[in-house]
Amino acid sequence: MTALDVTAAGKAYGPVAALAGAHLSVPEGALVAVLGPSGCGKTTLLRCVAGLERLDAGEIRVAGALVAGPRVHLPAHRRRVALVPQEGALFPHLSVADNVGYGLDRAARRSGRVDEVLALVGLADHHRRMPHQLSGGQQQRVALARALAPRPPLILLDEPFSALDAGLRAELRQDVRAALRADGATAVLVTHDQGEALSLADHVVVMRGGTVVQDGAPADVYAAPADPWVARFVGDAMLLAGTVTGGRARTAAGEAPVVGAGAAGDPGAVTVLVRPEQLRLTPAGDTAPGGITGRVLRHDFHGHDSVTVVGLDDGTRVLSRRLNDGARDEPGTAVTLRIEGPVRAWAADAAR
Ligand SMILES: Nc1ncnc2c1ncn2[C@@H]1O[C@H](COP(=O)(O)OP(=O)(O)OP(=O)(O)O)[C@@H](O)[C@H]1O
Repeated sequence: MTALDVTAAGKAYGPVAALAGAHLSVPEGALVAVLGPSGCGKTTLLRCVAGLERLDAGEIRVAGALVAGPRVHLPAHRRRVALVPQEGALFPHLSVADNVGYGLDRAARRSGRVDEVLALVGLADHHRRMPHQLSGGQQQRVALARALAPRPPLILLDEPFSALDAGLRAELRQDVRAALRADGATAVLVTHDQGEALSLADHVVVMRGGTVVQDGAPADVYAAPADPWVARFVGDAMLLAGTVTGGRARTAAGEAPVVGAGAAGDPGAVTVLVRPEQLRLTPAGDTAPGGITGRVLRHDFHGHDSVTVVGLDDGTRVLSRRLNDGARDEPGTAVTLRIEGPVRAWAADAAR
């Protein structure tokens, strides 16, 4: 069964179409990330699912039950959907245990469920604390425990890590994922952070302009983006002008086999996607066939990896990413580059 089905959802605020026919399907037990730039309608979608906004068109089903549709608008408290907001979800005058047990009936409170979910989020010893005695990360853990406690068919997470600093965010992400998994929960996470979406979710749903433009496993969305816009939004992307003949793309940075729609297309002008980790650099003078020469413009050290910016003879700038091996590519050094593995391509006039 699906935990959530959103069909052709529409919602306008005056002249602004925040949702313009959005579709979304979330299988039971999945963690789905809704990813998109600011203003694409993510929060509106979440608020419509939660019952905080009324749909203008389309319908929403939670665990098969119609909660929003033509002439149907179930109030939020009758939807069996839990919402974890960005911050400030806890009742300040209630202890951690009372916050978590708030929505539970007496039998459930006595069953040990509060202890169980607090243990799941790593706060087994914090029952008696008050919210102001907790760090921001701990408060978000309690908010998640409270959402999990009544075992709702669906949990919505609205950028739940955005108020935290980077180190804490990374740790909390993985703990939240583990807690959701351990409890068999189904969740939809809204984020504009592509790293967060790719590392956390089973499915990534990419939104643009109030609609869903792609839905798939993180690796598939990254490797086979629906269009150049998605390619750029999900990861670093070089979009190079090229031509395709015989299933191979030729670009200023070298040539490579083409996969996907572009592979079967007529010969002609294309836009080619090359990810920086696909561009291999070797020292200048490498005479193996297919090498393109360039000159190092910059070397950016990122700790676990580094990115070298290379200028080609025709003025094109390309990026090459590799794991750090301690070596530095000094600016001005001549290098040979090659594209490794297949690339995606779109007809140049269709590329955005
Ligand atoms: N209450 C409102 N009144 C008027 N316009 C609104 C309202 N809420 C959202 N909008 C508009 O609807 C569009 C979608 O907004 P929404 O908040 O859903 O986007 P978002 O993808 O969640 O963005 P962000 O990541 O910045 O939160 C935007 O153009 C926004 O300005």
